[in-house]
Amino acid sequence: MNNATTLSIKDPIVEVKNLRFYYGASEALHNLNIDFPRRQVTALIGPSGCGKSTFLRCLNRMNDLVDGSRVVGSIRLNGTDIHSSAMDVIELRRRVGMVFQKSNPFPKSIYENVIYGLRIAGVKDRALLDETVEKSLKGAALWDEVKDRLHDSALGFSGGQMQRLCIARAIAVNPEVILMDEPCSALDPKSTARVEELIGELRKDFTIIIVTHNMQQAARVSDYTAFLYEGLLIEYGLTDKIFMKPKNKQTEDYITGRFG
Ligand SMILES: Nc1ncnc2c1ncn2[C@@H]1O[C@H](COP(=O)(O)OP(=O)(O)OP(=O)(O)O)[C@@H](O)[C@H]1O
Repeated sequence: MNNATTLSIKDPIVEVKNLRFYYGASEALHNLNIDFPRRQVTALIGPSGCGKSTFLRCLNRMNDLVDGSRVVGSIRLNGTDIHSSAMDVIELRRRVGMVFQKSNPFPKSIYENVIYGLRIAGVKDRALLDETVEKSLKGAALWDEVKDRLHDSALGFSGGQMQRLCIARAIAVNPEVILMDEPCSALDPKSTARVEELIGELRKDFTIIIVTHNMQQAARVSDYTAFLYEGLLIEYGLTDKIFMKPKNKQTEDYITGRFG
């Protein structure tokens, strides 16, 4: 059964059709069909090993880096197949940014961390770089804390600040979609609350797809929720519906903590 195909999203930003993903001979994702809504937060939930991270990494072709992996099916970003020759993979990763479980700031200053993507793109205009740093740090709710220390190393900050810095770096290149792979799992409750608040702000400008193990977090931050189990998309819908009235018994068992 695949409820996802029955959920119609108007003007989706990402359309996934008949997606299968293989690690060598092993099929990790089985024929996923799901459309992601624009400027909304979608949570991917499911027990460990069900394929959440694999799926997330398909969306900006991070899995291309895994030897022996193979993708079948199509993923469209604003109508263009991300595997077509029309899509440059570097440009794809600019358009579909990523924030990881463990913050990964570079051993550089805060300023250089934020504009890293622009530097790679060869941008030299100082005013534009300054403006991007301020805008991105404000967007990541970090400006007030670091504005007097922009040229200090990013490595001296707290875990929560570093994760917000990684979010600032992700938004600095103006992506269309931001993928977040358990962005709060290494953070304390206070920093988690700040990042969750930030996700609420970011959804005004960006589409966010977030993997989380934390059911309360999925319920708090997301508009839509997709439940995966053993590489299958079991149920997909509005978060309120998935949590209050899931259609599928496996979804219900998972969200009520009966397994996983
Ligand atoms: N690089 C890899 N090579 C081979 N198999 C892999 C690789 N990465 C993941 N897998 C397998 O693919 C399946 C899906 O893993 P994935 O990490 O996507 O699940 P997940 O739902 O994100 O799990 P978790 O919640 O524990 O992070 C698992 O069976 C896993 O063992």
